[in-house]
This record gives sequence, C-alpha cells and structure tokens, in this order.
Amino acid sequence: PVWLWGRNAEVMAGMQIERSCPRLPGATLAPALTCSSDINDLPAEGPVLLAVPMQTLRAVTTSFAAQLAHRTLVLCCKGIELSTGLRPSQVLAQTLPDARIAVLTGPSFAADIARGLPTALTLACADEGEAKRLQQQLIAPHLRLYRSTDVTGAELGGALKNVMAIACGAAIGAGLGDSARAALMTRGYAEMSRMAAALGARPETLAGLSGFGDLALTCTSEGSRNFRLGLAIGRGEPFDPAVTVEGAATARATHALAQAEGWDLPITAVVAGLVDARLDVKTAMAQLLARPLKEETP
Ligand SMILES: NC(=O)C1=CN([C@@H]2O[C@H](COP(=O)(O)OP(=O)(O)OC[C@H]3O[C@@H](n4cnc5c(N)ncnc54)[C@H](O)[C@@H]3O)[C@@H](O)[C@H]2O)C=CC1
Ligand SMILES: O=C(CO)COP(=O)(O)O
Repeated sequence: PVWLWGRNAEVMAGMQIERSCPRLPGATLAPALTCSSDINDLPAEGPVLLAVPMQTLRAVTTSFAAQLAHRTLVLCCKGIELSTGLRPSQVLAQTLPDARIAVLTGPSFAADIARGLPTALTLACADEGEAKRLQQQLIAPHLRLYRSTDVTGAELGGALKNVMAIACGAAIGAGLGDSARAALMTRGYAEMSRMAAALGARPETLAGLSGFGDLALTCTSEGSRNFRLGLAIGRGEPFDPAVTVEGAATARATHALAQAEGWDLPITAVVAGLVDARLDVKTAMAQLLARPLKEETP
C-alpha cells in the first residue's frame, strides 16, 4: 500500500475517486494507492518520498516536522536552495536532524514511469543497510535502482544537469545546432564534475545515472521542462512561470557559490545570465567561444 499526500484537498479527493492525476494525463492510479490531503493519514511506518520543488523543501519539512521527524525520508527533488546554497539533504539536516535521509535521482520523466516504461535510477544513502532496504522496497518490475553511498554526488548530478539542459535548450532554440549542444553537454559535464569534486563527491557518481545519465536525458528531450525553458529563451518566446524549472534557481545559486569560492564554471555563469535576462544567447555564445584556449581536462 502507498499513500500520496498533496496540499490541495479538492485535487486529492478527485484523484482518490477518479483514479487519475491531472498532472499525468492518461495514467490510471493503482488500487494500492490512497490519495489524501491530510498528512496525518500517512502510516506511522515506512519511508516517505519528498517530491516537492527544491525551493519549497524547507517550508514543507518545517511545517510538517512533527509528522516527518525520525522517519526515513527519500528526497526526489533536484536542485540547490537559492537562499543558502545548500543541497536537499543539507536542508533536511537543518529542518529534520533526526531523519534518515536517502536520495532517489536519475533519468526519469514521471510520465514515462507512470506508463510503466523501463527506467533505471540511483538510490543514494550514506547508510548502506538502509540503502539496501529501500532498494528492495522501491523497485518495481519496470524500475531498476542502483545503490550508492555518495549522497553529495547523487544530489549534485541531479541539480547541475538541469542548468546544462537550459543551456542546451537555448542553443537548439537559437538554431546553433546539434554540434553546439554536444559541446555544451560535454563541457557542461566537465563543469559538473569539477564542482562536485570540489564539494567531496565521488567522480564515479557523476559518471552514473544521477549525473551523466540524467544529463543525457534532459539535454536531448523536449520532455524536460528545463530544456523547454532553454528552447523558449533561445527562440525569444515567453515561458509559463508556473512551470517547475529547477535549473533556473540552481544556476543562480551555483553561480553565486562559484563566485564566492573562485570556481571556473563558465556555462553556469551564462545560464544564470540568460535566466535573469542579463544576457542574450548571441552574447552568451560569444562569451564562451572567446575564453582563453586550454588543454582538454575536466
Ligand atoms: N516530473 C518529473 O519527471 C521529475 C521531477 N523530479 C523532481 O521532483 C521535484 C518536483 O517536481 P514535479 O513533481 O515534477 O513538480 P510539479 O510542479 O509537477 O509538482 C510539484 C508539486 O509540489 C506541490 N507543492 C509546491 N509547493 C508546495 C508546498 N509549499 N507545500 C506542499 N506542496 C507543494 C505542488 O502543488 C505540486 O503538486 C523537482 O525537484 C523535480 O526536479 C525529479 C525527477 C523527475
Ligand atoms: O529530472 C527530470 C528527468 O530526470 C525531469 O526533468 P525536468 O525537471 O527538466 O522536466
């Protein structure tokens, strides 16, 4: 049995009766799923998956500290908190210090999972025993999970690939071509790896599903909201501000961290400029191409 909590009573009651979800058109909710807008309906035992946008994680976990403290919490959000520069697990360490924390991340569109399409993800938890338990609990016939103890690496891969997806969308939207996209993905991966290494992540985590895997998905598919925001920027079109696009705030947060720490993250810097409309794509491209020549190293 699985319980799904959401804050909107009308939407949750509708989902419970109609067995469908407005955000996943065409999907039928499994009989084992109960939808509720009362968080006290959650059973006392078992892991809780937190799937709210990154910039709301602190508010949600603070509001429901009584219900979430001391539990196993599986973070599904991908991003960095703009106001603090913290990763999701670092926010939880502040708001719910007694919780056991895991991270579920990697290349997966919710719509694909809902359709039962094959998907593989990273499940990261510092406690390997807990990771093994969660791995068994959360797999499904079409969903394969690989374990990792590198929470930092898993979180950074998931957060930073969204910034690169915006860059790639902008390049494609502006008609710069697939070769430009490949260059951005490759040098973007180098940038992700540099920053992750500086923050203590393991290189092999970045090379896995949570980093390289999700970068490949989000930089090449219009199923990605981050890629679509980039496309709109590149085409000079408006974009619906109500859509969750994690890479925008993450680009700002990461650029600020890079400036403070002296890290060289040129693609992140131009994406921060693009999302804040301080730069246009032509100027961004010119800035990247005019950088001093260097050896090809991460
Ligand atoms: N949609 C996808 O395919 C995937 C999403 N993610 C990550 O999951 C996180 C959430 O993304 P989505 O579910 O796609 O976003 P979404 O925008 O579709 O849904 C977010 C949900 O959170 C709720 N919410 C927002 N603020 C809240 C608050 N203060 N209290 C309670 N509920 C609140 C919204 O009402 C909405 O139902 C993001 O970090 C995203 O990167 C990760 C992998 C795949
Ligand atoms: O993280 C995702 C796929 O792995 C979802 O991507 P978007 O948030 O860009 O839609």
